[in-house]
Amino acid sequence: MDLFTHAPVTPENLLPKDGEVNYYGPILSLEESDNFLSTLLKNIAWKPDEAIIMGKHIFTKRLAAWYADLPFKYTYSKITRRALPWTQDLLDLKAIVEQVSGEKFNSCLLNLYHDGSEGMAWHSDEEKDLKKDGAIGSLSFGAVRKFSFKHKKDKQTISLMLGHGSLLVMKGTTQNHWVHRLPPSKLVHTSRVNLTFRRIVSNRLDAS
Ligand SMILES: O=C(O)CCC(=O)C(=O)O
Ligand SMILES: [Fe+2]
Repeated sequence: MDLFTHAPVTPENLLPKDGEVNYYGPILSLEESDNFLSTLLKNIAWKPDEAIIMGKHIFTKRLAAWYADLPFKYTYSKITRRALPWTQDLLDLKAIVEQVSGEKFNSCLLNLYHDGSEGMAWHSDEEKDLKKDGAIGSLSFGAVRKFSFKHKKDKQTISLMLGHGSLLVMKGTTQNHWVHRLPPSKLVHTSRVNLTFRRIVSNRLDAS
């Protein structure tokens, strides 16, 4: 057996400082990626995302969903959500992402962007319910979209394209020092589904 074939290889860090972001590129075949895209579109309990912004209750065109090991509560943008139990697709994808990244996850936030008019504004994923400095595994299906990081202090920006069936891992102090976004694009006319596998801290779990 060729020892090197199975050696885990972590791609180089895309960030020049203050965190670690690794882009693995496609980790599934085109056929597997196409199949996951169509079953996720069908089987996930997609709903508009909600936020309270300056006292106003906002609903997004982008759809979202939240799955986890237990019916955890998870709060962001002042809205508390309750996780749904894993689907078989999500368990299969979680196992693949865990194997490739060498990390463990207990939850997944999904987003569906119908076309390039929908995106996600600058933010970092450091809500109090998330494990501090925990890894986030971001798996993308469908339309290829640009994804950007911006340093919170010096505003240095790093961008890359996230392909169909690709994995991006953010870890270490990335969320402390960088914000990220999915910019809108007039050039994209097809849907994209993104899954961010995360780790919710167990002593903050509330399954009641
Ligand atoms: O759609 C993406 O690639 C990123 C989504 C994201 O940043 C998030 O869910 O926190
Ligand atoms: Fe994010």
